[in-house]
Amino acid sequence: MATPSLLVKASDKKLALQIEKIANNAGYQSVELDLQNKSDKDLASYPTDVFFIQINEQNNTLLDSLLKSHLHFYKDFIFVSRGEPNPTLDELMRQGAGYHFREPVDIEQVKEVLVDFSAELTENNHDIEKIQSSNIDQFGLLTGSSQVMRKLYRTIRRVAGSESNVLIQGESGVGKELVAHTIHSQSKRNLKPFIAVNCGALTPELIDSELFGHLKGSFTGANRDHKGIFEQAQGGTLFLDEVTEMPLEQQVKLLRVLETGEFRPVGSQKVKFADVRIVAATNRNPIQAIETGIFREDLYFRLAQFPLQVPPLRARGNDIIELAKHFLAYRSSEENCVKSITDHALEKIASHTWPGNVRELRHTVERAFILAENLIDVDHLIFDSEQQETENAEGVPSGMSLDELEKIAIQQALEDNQGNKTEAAAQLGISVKTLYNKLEKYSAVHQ
Ligand SMILES: Nc1ncnc2c1ncn2[C@@H]1O[C@H](COP(=O)(O)OP(=O)(O)OP(=O)(O)O)[C@@H](O)[C@H]1O
Repeated sequence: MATPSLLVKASDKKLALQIEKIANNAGYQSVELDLQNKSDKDLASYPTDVFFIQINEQNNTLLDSLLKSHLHFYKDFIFVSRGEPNPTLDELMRQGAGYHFREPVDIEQVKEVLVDFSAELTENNHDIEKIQSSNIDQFGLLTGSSQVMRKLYRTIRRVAGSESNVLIQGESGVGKELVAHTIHSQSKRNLKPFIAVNCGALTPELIDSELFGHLKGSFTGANRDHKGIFEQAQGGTLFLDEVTEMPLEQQVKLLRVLETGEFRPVGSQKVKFADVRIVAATNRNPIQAIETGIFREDLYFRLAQFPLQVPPLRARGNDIIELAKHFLAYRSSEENCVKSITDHALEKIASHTWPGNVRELRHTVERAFILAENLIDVDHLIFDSEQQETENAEGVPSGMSLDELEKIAIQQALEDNQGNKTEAAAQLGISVKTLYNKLEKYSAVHQ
């Protein structure tokens, strides 16, 4: 069973030797002192699990290289410095790189952290061995065994225990909502509600009422009192998805609630107190959103007390294949009908770039499951991007039978409506009964 490795880069020889001794006693498999003074580039791609770095004038550019390399999403860092303000180091800390100790270093504290890292990484390595031959790891609602996902799990564990607001950033379909839900379920608010709202989908006229609630009669159509999401999430976690898409006027109001904890339902004079933890998400780069003027900087700083980056699927290595098998296994057990997949199909899945990330992967596997009789092969794989292109170009994919097209249309309608058959049937322009008959015909009853 592999144990973790540590690279020590410290100009203070005595400190470096102390760290080496502690790490050897804490079960690190290899402890290397950077005596050659590796270049920033070499360090930023160095294959070690944990870095111990003493910051001084000589290695100031190293922090920029580390930040740019995104290595801190995968690896753990312990920095020590004399405590002069350093914005790059602050940014690395904000993004969950690890620990920063001021000099003179309290060696006992560093020891604790090294021991913690070692225990966590050893435990995780043990899981990898077990999982690779059988299943994929799960953490909370998330699935994945790759280094990047393990690093994310550790960060989630750390942040879940705090009360900080969190801003999750990541491409579309990477699992930001699952991350938010996992933070909630691992926090001490887990017995209280988790309320998710898509800020981009709120209608401008109703957004105040959605956020803060309203009293009966406060506007035309307000036939009864309505609790807003702040009240619904009381004591729990409020997940604001696509937060950068919220109109600026409401961003100001949201900021006020975050600052004062107070809000007022539409039509009410009574101020209420919001006891909610905010976890927000965006698939935009928030700094760019600020620069283009659609996202308020002050709100960003309030929300991003703890920024968290969810890696794209293409950075998750073998997880792509394992997730595909995982979704297939789930689908097979839901449908009570086991279907297999060829190596060629798996290779095609592994080499696709997945612009739509895990969501696209799941859709592709589920579509293939419906299309294949028993064995999923390359021809059954329709990627979201290709489907979009074909639909745009010709209206229908070429070489498909009407039955196959019908299956895809049904599957798509069910996905669009989160499995709700009444709404899926309405979208398809058929009765619910006909939909059931067709589902039965294709033995693809959607749960
Ligand atoms: N690590 C994961 N393990 C299992 N399923 C996942 C994982 N990540 C994402 N998914 C699945 O992918 C889909 C998208 O997940 P989610 O809605 O959390 O992504 P998102 O980043 O919030 O998307 P969007 O950018 O559209 O808001 C869901 O069906 C979810 O179940």
